[in-house]
Amino acid sequence: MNTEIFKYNKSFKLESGKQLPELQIGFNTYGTLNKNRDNVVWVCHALTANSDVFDWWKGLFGEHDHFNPAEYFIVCANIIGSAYGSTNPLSINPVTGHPFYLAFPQFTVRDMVKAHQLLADHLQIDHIEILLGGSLGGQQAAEWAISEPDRIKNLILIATNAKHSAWGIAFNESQRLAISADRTFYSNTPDGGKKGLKAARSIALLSYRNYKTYGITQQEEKDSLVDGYKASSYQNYQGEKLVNRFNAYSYWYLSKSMDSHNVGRGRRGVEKALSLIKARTLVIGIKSDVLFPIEEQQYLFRHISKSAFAELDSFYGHDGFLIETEALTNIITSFFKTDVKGKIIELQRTA
Ligand SMILES: CC(=O)SCCNC(=O)CCNC(=O)[C@H](O)C(C)(C)COP(=O)(O)OP(=O)(O)OC[C@H]1O[C@@H](n2cnc3c(N)ncnc32)[C@H](O)[C@@H]1OP(=O)(O)O
Ligand SMILES: N[C@@H](CCO)C(=O)O
Repeated sequence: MNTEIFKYNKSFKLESGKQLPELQIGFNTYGTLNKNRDNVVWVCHALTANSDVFDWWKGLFGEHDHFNPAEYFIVCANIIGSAYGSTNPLSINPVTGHPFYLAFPQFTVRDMVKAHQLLADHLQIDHIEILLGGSLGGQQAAEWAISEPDRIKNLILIATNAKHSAWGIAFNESQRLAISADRTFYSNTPDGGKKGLKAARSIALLSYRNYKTYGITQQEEKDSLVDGYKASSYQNYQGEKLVNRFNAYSYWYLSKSMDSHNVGRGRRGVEKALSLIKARTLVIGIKSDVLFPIEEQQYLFRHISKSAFAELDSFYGHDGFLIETEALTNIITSFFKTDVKGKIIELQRTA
């Protein structure tokens, strides 16, 4: 992964009023900015992904995909708190000379966006042709389109919401309970909380998939079985897989930032905030998503003025936004063929 680093050597003020003494953002770019500077596609990534969108969103992003570097200048930046190149709880606090760990200041989705706005300034990107993201990525994209309505021309919000739900917060809290039940989390060491993180990912998976997904992929054929089920092994495997590439401290802070997502905070409410979006917007909801139910995307569609809505019929549930790249390509292609200048068009179900 060819991640570049942007260093902002001043202190970075967070929404809470606390400061990060300095800020580093890891980012990837693909393709070239054209002469008119109007071919920028900016991707906001979700909870545990990274800035290498060609790696985790293959089929939508790639040499031969809809978003390809021959046509677009594609930018994806790692979010604050995540350990794929950006300042995070394992970074060295320049004030103490030691890693932050649990002394990392809590940040919000707005802080993630503010950091990426600094990167866009640094890259001299005044105009983003298409801003998109799913889940926590969509929460960032919505925030950005509200805070800088003139910078964003087209917006694609997938499997996301305007304000994190009580249900979503409860899932996140249960995951944090699992992490904090692992007392090594308080050891402030790089491996602290790993067992807890494994359990947390296993809980999270239940919200990223659904009853039917498990019923088909993890169903036992033998009636004689009384232990050692496939579904158990799958939960363990998925937990281990995350533990091998992530850390409990980043996960803890990122899940808290997701809890605090509310585009209406300080803006006289969610509806007022959404009405500030000027971008031509495509909202995509996944029918089987139990974490960000489709009603949340229908709400976004109703309150963003120049918007279209599409429903994706995925077997995977919430994580369908990462997997159903062919269906997403079809929806996005038809969106750019439709004229949404000032009127609302409801797209046909595309998957
Ligand atoms: C540097 C990096 O690592 S980049 C990080 C990549 N990840 C991201 O960017 C985050 C976004 N991505 C994701 O969340 C996920 O990768 C997704 C949603 C896109 C896909 O999830 P997956 O885990 O691949 O899909 P799925 O739920 O079908 O599980 C398949 C895996 O479970 C394993 N598995 C399936 N059933 C079982 C079982 N009963 N017991 C044990 N393992 C099982 C499969 O062998 C497969 O393993 P593999 O991942 O090693 O190939
Ligand atoms: N599966 C996603 C989270 C769901 O939005 C990730 O690990 O980033």
